[in-house]
Amino acid sequence: MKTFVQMETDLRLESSLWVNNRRCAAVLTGWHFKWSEVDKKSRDKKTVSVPVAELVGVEEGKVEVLPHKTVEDTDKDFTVFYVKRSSSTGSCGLLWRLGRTQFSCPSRVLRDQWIKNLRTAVQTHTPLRPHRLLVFINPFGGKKMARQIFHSLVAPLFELAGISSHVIGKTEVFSNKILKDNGKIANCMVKKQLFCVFLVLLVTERANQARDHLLKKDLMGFDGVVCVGGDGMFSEILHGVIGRTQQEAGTCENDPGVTLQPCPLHIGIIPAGSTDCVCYATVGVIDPVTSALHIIIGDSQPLDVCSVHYGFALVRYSVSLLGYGFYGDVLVESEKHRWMGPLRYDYSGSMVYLSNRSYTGTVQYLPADPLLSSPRDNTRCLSGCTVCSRSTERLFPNSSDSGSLYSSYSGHFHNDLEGEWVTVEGRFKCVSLTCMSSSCTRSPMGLSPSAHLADGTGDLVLVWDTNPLSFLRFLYRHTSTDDQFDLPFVEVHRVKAVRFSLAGDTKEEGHEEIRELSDEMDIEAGGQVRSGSRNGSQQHLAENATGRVTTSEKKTVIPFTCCLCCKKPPAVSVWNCDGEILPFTNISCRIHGQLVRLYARGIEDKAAIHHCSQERDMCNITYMLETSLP
Ligand SMILES: CCCCCCCCCCCCC/C=C/[C@@H](O)[C@H](COP(=O)(O)O)NC(=O)CCCCC
Ligand SMILES: Nc1ncnc2c1ncn2[C@@H]1O[C@H](COP(=O)(O)OP(=O)(O)O)[C@@H](O)[C@H]1O
Ligand SMILES: [Ca+2]
Repeated sequence: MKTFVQMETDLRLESSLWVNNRRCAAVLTGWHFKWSEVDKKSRDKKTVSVPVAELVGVEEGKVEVLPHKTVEDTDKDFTVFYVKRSSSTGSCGLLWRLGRTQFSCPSRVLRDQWIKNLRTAVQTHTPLRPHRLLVFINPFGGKKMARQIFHSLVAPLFELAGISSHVIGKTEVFSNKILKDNGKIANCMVKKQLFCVFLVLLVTERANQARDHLLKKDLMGFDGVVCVGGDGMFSEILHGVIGRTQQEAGTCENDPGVTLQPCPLHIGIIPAGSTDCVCYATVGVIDPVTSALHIIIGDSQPLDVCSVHYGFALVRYSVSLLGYGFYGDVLVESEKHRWMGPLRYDYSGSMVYLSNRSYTGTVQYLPADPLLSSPRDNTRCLSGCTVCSRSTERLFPNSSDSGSLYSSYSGHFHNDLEGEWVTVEGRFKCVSLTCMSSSCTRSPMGLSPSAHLADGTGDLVLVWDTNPLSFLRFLYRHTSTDDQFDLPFVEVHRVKAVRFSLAGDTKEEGHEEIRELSDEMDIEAGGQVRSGSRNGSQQHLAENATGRVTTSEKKTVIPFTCCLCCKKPPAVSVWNCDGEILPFTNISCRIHGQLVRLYARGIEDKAAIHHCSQERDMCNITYMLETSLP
């Protein structure tokens, strides 16, 4: 505490500064940088207040970044770059843009003092700002725009924040410079800038290359991994980061009862895929600039992860949608139409809906504590969510704050598998499990609108067999704000773990490939994976458990042969696990609270921001909402 007071005093700076030839009173406290015009009538007076945590860069001279970076190197001026917000139409969150203000000082000495204090304030108050990043770009995701998105929208921002780049793999153009592969991390710091960040960039040439890199290569010194792509690409990174962490901790991921080690590497997502659900549900908008700014300032959002097991073998991890029935069928159908890009889901969704299928199964679930929260409490998990904060205290009782999360996890998951299992059996249109709301542009409120990003639970949605019109009503409610659970054939439960098995004596028809796969895996009667190292078995599974037809190395495992026009519908569906087809039907799942951290902060509350703008001098939102975007 004493240190903090000391820093506050050291950093505080107050003086007159000129903005556009108008005199302003400027003040830097430990946490905010504020300025307001002094000669204006008081009723018109506007204070701009930027949290230190949201400063992007401080540079000498008069600096412009649009359309190209230019610097007028005057010795009494400095330019401040910061996060500026704007309401976006059609999204639940706020767009972030780069704000920029040029200040003039009466003397060079004062200018240098401002620059020094602002930079020190940032370094002091934003410990999670990344210094070394590893970036993976999937050139084939979504509309195949990932490279352009990175180079035109993200790279200039990273460069402004002092990021230098190095390329591994193919030669890559970065910021108008051709950089050659030399096998080392570029070791140049950009002087005069606020942050010195090293960026290693890899444009993938095959599926799972990013995951394999994370599992095997030297990651020493990196703070985070950034993926430019969709949910499938994020899933690769997720598997690499979790797998590597468990490998280093000596934890066996195959054991469904094991406590997994939280991952120290942060993950950033630059959205460039088809659904981009993880980005939408954690940021509130699909916007590469917004996501890049969250990465630059080192935001940190914990995220629950669901591990999916087949017996005593890990199959995959999931964060958004683990869906059997409708969503599994949509995925199988959509893979045949990948050439359509993101539209494949709309087309396949309609086709599968028309095929009017339902499936029998037995679902068992372990309810979460109903006193903590409910999937029907009409709340939203927003930035600074109290339910998630309380979960941090519960999941990591020995850590004083979330920043020291990874150094102390002795109490982690101490009782998360206690309780009584509930069993339901019947015929379902779909069975879905999601660790978060899973909102996306198709469904702005998501599969479960009140689900939490980091509360250590998932929401299980059971949609019983019903007539086509009622099911359409349910699907339609995903796209609106109407309560999708207020239907007699739908139920939702907040859970810690789930098991699914085919009901009664239903055979896994058409599952020859799956049986072969199980044989290859050498699963004993007792459930142990006998052969192969921990990594070997997990990688083996991961490589075979995926069914995307686009990937070069993956075997396509689509476990039913029936096409949509067949008269006899299949008795068994498949699991859609964050966009990957699972080769097993009888699975068990467990939610691991706050297993990974993203460079995000959850969806910002638009209502609070409106309130803020009325307060006028409360925060930089005032400025943002009154200033048009560049
Ligand atoms: C007949 C029209 C039905 C409209 C229903 C809308 C419901 C949408 C809910 C979507 C939940 C999305 C959860 C996220 C899933 C992604 O992980 C997965 C893979 O994404 P990507 O890697 O970007 O390709 N996406 C899907 O499985 C798409 C499901 C779309 C269902 C219509
Ligand atoms: N170079 C590559 N070639 C083929 N597939 C790739 C490549 N890089 C990544 N992938 C795979 O492509 C799949 C889809 O990627 P993603 O970025 O999620 O796009 P989309 O959202 O359109 O599905 C992911 O499962 C990922 O493993
Ligand atoms: Ca959750």
